Amino acid sequence: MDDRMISGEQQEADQDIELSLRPERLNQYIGQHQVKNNLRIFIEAARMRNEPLDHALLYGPPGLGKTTLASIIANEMGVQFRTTAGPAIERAGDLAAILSSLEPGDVLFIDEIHRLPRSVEEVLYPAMEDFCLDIVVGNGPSARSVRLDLPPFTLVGATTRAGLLSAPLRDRFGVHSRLEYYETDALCSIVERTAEIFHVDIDYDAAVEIARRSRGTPRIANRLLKRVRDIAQVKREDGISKETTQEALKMLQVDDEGLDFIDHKLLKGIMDGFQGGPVGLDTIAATIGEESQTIEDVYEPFLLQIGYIQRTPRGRVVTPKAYAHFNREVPGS
Ligand SMILES: Nc1ncnc2c1ncn2[C@@H]1O[C@H](COP(=O)(O)OP(=O)(O)OP(=O)(O)O)[C@@H](O)[C@H]1O
Ligand SMILES: [Mg+2]
Repeated sequence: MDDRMISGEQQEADQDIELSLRPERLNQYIGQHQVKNNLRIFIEAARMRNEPLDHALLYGPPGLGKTTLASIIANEMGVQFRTTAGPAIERAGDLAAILSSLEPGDVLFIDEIHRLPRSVEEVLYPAMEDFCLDIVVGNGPSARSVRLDLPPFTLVGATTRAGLLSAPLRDRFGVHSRLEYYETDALCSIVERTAEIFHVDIDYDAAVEIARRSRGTPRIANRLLKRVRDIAQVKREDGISKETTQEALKMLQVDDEGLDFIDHKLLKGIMDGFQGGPVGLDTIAATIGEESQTIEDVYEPFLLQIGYIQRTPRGRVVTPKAYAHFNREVPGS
């Protein structure tokens, strides 16, 4: 996929900067109150019992803070944070090696856990349930299964698509936390916090403007702030003003609602080509030259969230609200 300014997905340029921006404790993690409150209680209870936290599954769209939250869990529990990702674990043996190197209480984070191969997943079941590994030694008639004990640990899994997880895996997580798109207030605090880390002054109005157009996503808010900061700097301004922010966002082709040219292409594609729908996902994908999967995972969730698109049994429909955004009349009205 191209480096779209307002994609929630991580891009290469985000990597280093994100590490420095990552809050380390639960009380620095802005927003997501429900998730935070639950975790705070579970963590406290586990600590009181001197046990590892239950396995936790974090799910939600890209860039909402799953990886961040996982590392916060380790910090709050006062244990090591070990990280890997579904696609990186190809064979059962790879996972067995990781598991047997854990120390008691460690948090093992598996990103994109829906992409674990099935054979690997099966190794996880007894590991999660009974903290043991069943491995087969020898082969042919002399092969036998040996059970190895593992130290108790906490598995934290992250996925953008909880629906793709197999039921047995999903059921083995005691804690299920769904991250929601952030409110403008919370994003505004995130922008202000990031500006402070960057040592740059930002007017409150400007922070609100960035927050409003960040599609409820901290990663996008931080990325937009970086670009806006560049432009303010080139203009030799001391801080970031609302005017500069608006100008910068216009240059970046991010509209009032945080939509970019791909969203426009998608919405206009349905309005112009199919009278607003309903139209099937694959047909839309073919019309605008994007993959169905990408539309479904990356572009569409936010458009659904703000009520610009609806999913119906017969396909996607563009809503009157979206027509209003483009100053268009709803066909047949
Ligand atoms: N609640 C929050 N408060 C402050 N900053 C946050 C918060 N959530 C996320 N961020 C910032 O947003 C950026 C992206 O967060 P993170 O990498 O944790 O997202 P993610 O959900 O793991 O994304 P992906 O699905 O792509 O793995 C990080 O730089 C992080 O500092
Ligand atoms: Mg992540």
